[in-house]
Amino acid sequence: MLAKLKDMGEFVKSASSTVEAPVARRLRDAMAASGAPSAAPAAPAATPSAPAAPVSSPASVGPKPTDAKPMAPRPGVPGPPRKAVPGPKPQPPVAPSPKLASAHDIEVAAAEARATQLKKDQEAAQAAAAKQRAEAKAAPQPKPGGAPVAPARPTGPVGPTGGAPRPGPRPGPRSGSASNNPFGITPGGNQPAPRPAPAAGGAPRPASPASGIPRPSPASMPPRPSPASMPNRPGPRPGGAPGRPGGPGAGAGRPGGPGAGAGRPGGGPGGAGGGFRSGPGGGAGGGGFRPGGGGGAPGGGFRPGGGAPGGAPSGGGGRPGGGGRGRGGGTAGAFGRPGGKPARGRKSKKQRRQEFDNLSAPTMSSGAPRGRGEEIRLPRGASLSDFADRINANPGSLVQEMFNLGEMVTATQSCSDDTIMLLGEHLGYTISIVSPEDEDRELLAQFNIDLDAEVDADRLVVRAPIVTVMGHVDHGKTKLLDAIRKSNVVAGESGGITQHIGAYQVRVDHEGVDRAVTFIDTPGHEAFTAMRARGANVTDIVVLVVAADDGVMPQTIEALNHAKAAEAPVVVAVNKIDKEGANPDKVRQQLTEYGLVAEEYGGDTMFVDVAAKPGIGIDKLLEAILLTADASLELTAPIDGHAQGVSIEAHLDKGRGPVATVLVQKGTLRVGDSIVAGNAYGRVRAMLDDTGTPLTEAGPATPVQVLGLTAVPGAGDTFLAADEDRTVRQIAEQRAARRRAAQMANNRGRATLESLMEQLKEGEKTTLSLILKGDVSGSVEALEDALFKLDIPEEVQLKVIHRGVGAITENDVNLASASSGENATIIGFNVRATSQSKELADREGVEIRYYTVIYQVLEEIEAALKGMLKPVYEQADLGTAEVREVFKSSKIGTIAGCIVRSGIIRRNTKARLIRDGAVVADNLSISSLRRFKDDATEVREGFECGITLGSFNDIKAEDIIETWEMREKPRA
Ligand SMILES: Nc1nc2c(ncn2[C@@H]2O[C@H](COP(=O)(O)OP(=O)(O)OP(=O)(O)O)[C@@H](O)[C@H]2O)c(=O)[nH]1
Repeated sequence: MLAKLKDMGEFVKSASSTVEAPVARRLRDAMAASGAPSAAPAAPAATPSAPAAPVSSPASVGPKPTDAKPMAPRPGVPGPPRKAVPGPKPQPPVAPSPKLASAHDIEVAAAEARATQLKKDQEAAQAAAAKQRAEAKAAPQPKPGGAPVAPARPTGPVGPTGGAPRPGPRPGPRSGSASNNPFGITPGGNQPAPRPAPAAGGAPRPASPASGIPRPSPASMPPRPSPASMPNRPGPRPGGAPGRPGGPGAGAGRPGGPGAGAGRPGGGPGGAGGGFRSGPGGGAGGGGFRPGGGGGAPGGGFRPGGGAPGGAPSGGGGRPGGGGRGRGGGTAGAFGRPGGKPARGRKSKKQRRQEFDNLSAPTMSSGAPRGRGEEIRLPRGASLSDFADRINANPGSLVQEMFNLGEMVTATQSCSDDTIMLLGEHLGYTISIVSPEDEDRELLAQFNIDLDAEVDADRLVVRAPIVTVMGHVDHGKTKLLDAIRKSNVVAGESGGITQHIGAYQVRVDHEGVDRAVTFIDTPGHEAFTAMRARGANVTDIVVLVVAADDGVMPQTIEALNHAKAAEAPVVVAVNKIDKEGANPDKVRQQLTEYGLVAEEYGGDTMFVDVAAKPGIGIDKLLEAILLTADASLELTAPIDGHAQGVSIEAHLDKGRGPVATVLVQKGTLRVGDSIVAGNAYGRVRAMLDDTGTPLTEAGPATPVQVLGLTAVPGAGDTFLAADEDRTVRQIAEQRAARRRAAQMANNRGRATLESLMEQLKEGEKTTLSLILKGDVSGSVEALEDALFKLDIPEEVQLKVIHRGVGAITENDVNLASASSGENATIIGFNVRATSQSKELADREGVEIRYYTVIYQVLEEIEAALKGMLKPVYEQADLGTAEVREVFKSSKIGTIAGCIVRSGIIRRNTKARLIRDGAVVADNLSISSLRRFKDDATEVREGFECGITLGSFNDIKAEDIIETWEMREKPRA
C-alpha cells in the first residue's frame, strides 16, 4: 500500500501513519482497480521467524535480495551508522501463508518484515559499536591517522524504516567532529570524542539523537577561570585545585596526548580531573575536553583544576603545550607566554616595582656634616666643591645629598643660587650668596686692595657731578647732550638711535665759578635698559628728558624708576617746548603722580623747559643740575692714590686695539698705570678726553678713553689701577673665571629628575644659534639682552654661542660651522667680515648678516624664530549653500541644487553636510560645481549652483553644505 501510495505520488511515512480521507479514498479506488481488496487489513507483522511468502514476482516493490550486507561500523568509528543500512539488504524469508495472500497482503507483510529486520540490524550495529567503544576505552589504542571516518551515508532511498527517502536525524552518539566543536579543537586527535561517563563510567549512552553529548557551549561551560579566581600557586598542591568534584570514574580518563608524561603523576584523589571543559556529567577523569597537553607540571596548568593532580597520571588538563610554569615561576604562562623561567634580562613585575620604590626613596646617608645654622658665604655660581671646602666635607657627599634631594649635580659644576640654598637649608647652614660686588671686594682684598677704605678729609677734592640723561625714545636726549656739548652727535648715529654709552664732560660757568659737569648719554630705546641701569649706578644726578609735545611715556617712568633705585636726584628737562602743541605744564602735572613735584608747585624737583634743537634753556638746565648737586650731594673724591672707576663703554679699534671709555671715580689715572677693567687688563698706553685730546692724567669724575688693554672690557665693568702688572693680571683672570662660572650657573638652571626628561626631549627643539659681533661692547651686550627679551615661542630656542667686539673673523666662522646641529648665524652689528672670513663662510655655508640698527636685528631674528616653527593650520569657513532640490543621476550620483547662502562655494574645497543642525558628514569634497550647464570654479553668495559631493549621495533638500579649507594660522 505504501508502494502504491508512492506510485500515486503520496508520501506516507510508514504503515502506521494516518492517511487522510481523500487519499484513503483514492488509494481504495486504486487498489480496487488493481484488484486488491481495498479494505484489507494489514497483514500481521511479519517476523524473521515467520517470513512472508517468498516474493518471486519481479514486480515486487521490495528490494531484491542481494549478497550485500549492511555496512558494519568500522573499527574505531564511534557509534553505529547514522543511517539505516542503505541499499539492498538480504530479505528475510517470508513465511508461507496458509492461504494465498493477496498481492497487497504480501506486499504489506514484506514491508513490515523489512522494517523489523531493519530495526534489529540497527540495534545490533549499535550494540557492536558500543562494545567497541568500551573496548577502546578500556585499552587505549594508538591514534589512527587521518580524520575520523564518517559512517557511510545511505545510498538508497530507504530510511531507517525503509520508507523515508530522507535521512533522519542522526541516531547514536555523534562522532567527534571538529565541526561540532565550537573551538575547532579535535578532541583527542583522531580518537573518539571523550564521553562523560555515566556513574559507572565506560558505557556509552544509548544512541539517540536526544541523548547525544550536548555540544559544549559557552553557557554550559563552567565559569572561565580568571587570574583573580585562580588560587595562589595551584600547581604545587597535591590533588590539584579543588575545582569541580570529579566523578568517580576518573580512571576512565583518556590518556593524555603527547607530552602528558611531563605531568606529575596525579596522586590526588581523582578529584577535579575534568579539565576546564569536561562535558556534562563532569568528572570524566583526567581527560579534559582538550587533548592532554603538557599540563601537570608542578606549576599547574592554565586552568585551575585542570592539572594533572586531579586525575589520571596522564594529567589530562592544561592546554597542549601550555606547560605549566615551573615552581615559583611567574604567571606569564597564563597569558600565552611561555612560562617557566623569566627570559634573560627581562625583569619581573615585582623586581620592577621594587626598583621603582627604591627610586623614590630618599635614603642613604651621605656622611655630609650637618650644621646648626652657621653662615656660609658662597659666591654666585659656586660649585658643590666650593661648598664642601667651607664645611670640610667630602664633595661626593654633597653630590649624594643633592641626589637625594632630587637634583643631579656634579661636584665641580657651578650651581644656581636655588640649588645652593636648597642644599644649605637641607644640611642646616645659612647660605649667603655673595653679590658680584662683594665678591669682587673679597677678591681685591686678597691683593690688599680696599675700594671702600676711609679717606682722610684733607685728601678729598670737589669733583664734577656725573649726570645721566634718560628718557623715552626720541624725546631728545642725544640732541640735548649735543646742545650741551655743542657738538652734533646725532648726525653720526645709524638710524638716529644712540647705539652706545658716551660720556663727556662740559665746563660751565656757574655763579662765577668754572665748574665741570660730566654727562653720560644713555640710549632711550628699551633694548638698552640694562645699560641704562648700569649708567644710573655711577650717576649722581639724572636728567629726565620728557618731550613737552608727547608727555610722560612708559620709558619715562622706567627711567624714573632707575633713578629712584640709584637714589639719584632728578632734574626734569621738559624738551621740545619750541614745538607746536607742547604743553610743559601737562608734563609737570603728569609727573606729580610719580612723586616728582616741581618747585613752583611746592615740591623739590627742578623742572627746566628746554628746546634742545634750537638750543633754548640749556644754560638753565646746567644751572639746575649744579644747584641740585650742591643742594643734595656732597661731591668729593680723593684725588690721590690708585685710580678706580667704571668702564662706560669699550670697543675694538682696528688700529689702536681695545679702546675703553672709563670714568674715573677716585684717585688719578696716569699713563703707564697698570689697570684692570673687568677681566681685561694692561698698562695705560695713552689717554684721550672726549674731544680726542691726549691726557697724561685724569682725576675724579673725568671720562677718558684708555688705550693699552689686552681685551675689551664690558660696559659697566669696574676698573682699578694697581702697582704691578702681575696683580692686575691675576685679578683679571680670577674675575674671568668667576664670570664664566656665574654664567654657567645661570644658563644651566636646576637639573631635577623631572626636568631630565625635558632635557632629553630637547633634541626635538629647534635651536637658532647666533654669534654676535659688534663695534662696541655696550651694543653687543644690549643686543644680547634685547634678543633674550624677545617673545620666543617655546618650541624654539635661541642660543648665543659667542659674542665679541670687532670684525667678524675666521675664528667666528669656524665656531659657527662647528656648532652642533645647524650652523650658527653670525650677526655683524656695525662690523663687517674680513675677506678671508667671508670666503670661509661661503665655503662652510655659514650665514653672516649685517645690521646697523638694532630694530632690524630684533625684527629679523623674531621672524626667523617664528619661521622655524612648524606651521599651524586651522579650519577656515568659506561659505555655505542650502540644498533646494536633489537630482539623481545614474552617471554622476546625487546632485544638490543649491543656493549659496553666504561666502563663496569653491570647487575642490572641503565640505560638511549639515541636516537639522547636526553634521551628517564631514571631510567631504566639492567634487563638481556647476552654474547651469557650465563648470564653475566658484559661486558667490545669492547664486544658484549644482554641487556634487564625490561619492556621497545622502543629500536631502534643506540640508546645508558648509565649505572650509585649512589655512595656516598666523602665530602671535
Ligand atoms: N623741534 C624739536 N625737535 C627736537 C628737539 N629735541 C630733539 N628733537 C628731535 O627729536 C628727534 C629725536 O631726537 P634724539 O636726540 O635722537 O632723541 P633721543 O631721545 O636721543 O632718541 P634715542 O636715541 O632714539 O633714544 C630728532 O629728530 C631731533 O631732531 C627739540 O627741542 N625741538
